[in-house]
Amino acid sequence: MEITASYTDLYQLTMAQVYFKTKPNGTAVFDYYFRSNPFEGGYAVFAGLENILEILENFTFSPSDIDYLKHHNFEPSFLDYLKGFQFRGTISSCKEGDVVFPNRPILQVEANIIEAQIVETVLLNLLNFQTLIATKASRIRYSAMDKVLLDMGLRRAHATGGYYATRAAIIGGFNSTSNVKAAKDFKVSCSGTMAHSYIQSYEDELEAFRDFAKIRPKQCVLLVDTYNTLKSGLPNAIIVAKEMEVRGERLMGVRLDSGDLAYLAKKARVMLDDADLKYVKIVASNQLDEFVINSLKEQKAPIDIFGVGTNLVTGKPDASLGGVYKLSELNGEPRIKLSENIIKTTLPFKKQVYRMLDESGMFYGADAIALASEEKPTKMVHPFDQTKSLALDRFQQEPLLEKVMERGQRLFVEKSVAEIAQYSKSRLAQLPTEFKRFQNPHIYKVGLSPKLKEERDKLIDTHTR
Ligand SMILES: Nc1ncnc2c1ncn2[C@@H]1O[C@H](COP(=O)(O)OP(=O)(O)OP(=O)(O)O)[C@@H](O)[C@H]1O
Ligand SMILES: O=P(O)(O)OC[C@H]1O[C@H](OP(=O)(O)OP(=O)(O)O)[C@H](O)[C@@H]1O
Ligand SMILES: O=C(O)c1cccnc1
Repeated sequence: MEITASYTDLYQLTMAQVYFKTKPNGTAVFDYYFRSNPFEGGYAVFAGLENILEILENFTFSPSDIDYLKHHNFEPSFLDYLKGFQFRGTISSCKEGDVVFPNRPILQVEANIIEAQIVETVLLNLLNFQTLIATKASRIRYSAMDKVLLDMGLRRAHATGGYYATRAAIIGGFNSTSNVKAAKDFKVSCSGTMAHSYIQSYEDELEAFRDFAKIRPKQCVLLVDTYNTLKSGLPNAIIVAKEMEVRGERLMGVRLDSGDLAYLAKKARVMLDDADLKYVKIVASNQLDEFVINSLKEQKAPIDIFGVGTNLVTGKPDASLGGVYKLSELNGEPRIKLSENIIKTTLPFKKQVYRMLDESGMFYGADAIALASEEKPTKMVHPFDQTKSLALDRFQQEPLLEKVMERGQRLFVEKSVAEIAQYSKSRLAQLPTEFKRFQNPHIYKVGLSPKLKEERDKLIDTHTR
């Protein structure tokens, strides 16, 4: 599907029409952030930025988009404006692949208010989904430790979402994918095994294995659970592996796809080792996720490669990341959205986010949000609890938001998915394990500079008086 500027919600365009009449030259700042970590975890992995920059560089309405909008009561002068529409704004963002936390800007858009409003939907659509899936992938990587992870999810993904799910999975730490189009476009490793239908298409499992091994001897992985894993699949795979040895070839692996994966993997390892096939790897699949993989590791299942589909690409059980895009400044003036739920009150003005690092370069566990116009803060305060604050002078502070697009043009050459994945790995390594554990992870502190808090509280006063 080609993404043009009609990839938006109608209300963005109806608001834009009113801005066009009332404040065509307004300059807005919007913040992208989410309010709670996915999967009740301790962090998220930010993904989707490069796709957004590429889309926004060419975000225009096609002639058929304009024809379509004629049926929605848009006046001719506004439709003429849309014909020439281009995103010419500035974007500051965290690096793609970084670990990010709730209630602090991850990305800021500064643009003409019409442009900033129209890009909201596509931006949320891509960043929310990929951030969710990259986070899930990083959790699966955490549980799998140094084992190989293969994405098998395309068939179970929400339609074309599987394309971006694969990209996010690689950023979060997967090694390879079965998804040919995504692997081709994102230049990542593509691999796979075989389906039950292939074995079923033969009268005899052994013949099925033999043909496959003869025709595709390289990286050949035989699926051994169609009839009986231990009595038929493995003995047949061992026969074929020995025949391959005679031809100077090596069977790469066997795949277990049902039953008790720990029990079967242990039995399979013994059978393979007894046949002098120590090099044959064991692949496991079947509704895996970070918790099942953790359990398999605890059971010391000798599995070398995990194939993960549904739970990865659908971001189960969360389904969605609730990232939002909120107006924080208009024409240099602060803007706020109040809420009964104090945590939902927005932060005014253009901002910078600083990460605290300890002497060893590890993340201390605190990000401070300050006004963009301020120097690095020396203290951060809790957003709502007056009794809590943290002195920041002892930390090395890293500013996280950097300008990545100016006047609609990206400022850096596009990073490859492999580079982003590498960066993500290095950032996750800087995050202490207590933030990565699955149960009751340590809470990462996000605080405000005293000046930002003062400005926010002044605005709250103004609007509640
Ligand atoms: N040793 C194990 N420890 C923990 N979980 C496991 C173990 N072995 C398998 N599982 C998981 O248990 C679940 C079993 O699901 P299910 O009952 O659908 O599988 P199955 O009946 O073996 O397979 P199928 O229905 O495909 O024939 C899967 O999520 C699987 O990954
Ligand atoms: O369980 P997931 O994590 O979603 O992983 C993908 C699943 O998709 C395939 O099954 P499917 O029944 O679709 O096809 P098959 O006949 O090749 O097993 C594969 O065998 C895995 O079991
Ligand atoms: O290559 C595989 O084994 C594979 C690919 C997609 C889905 N299930 C399995």
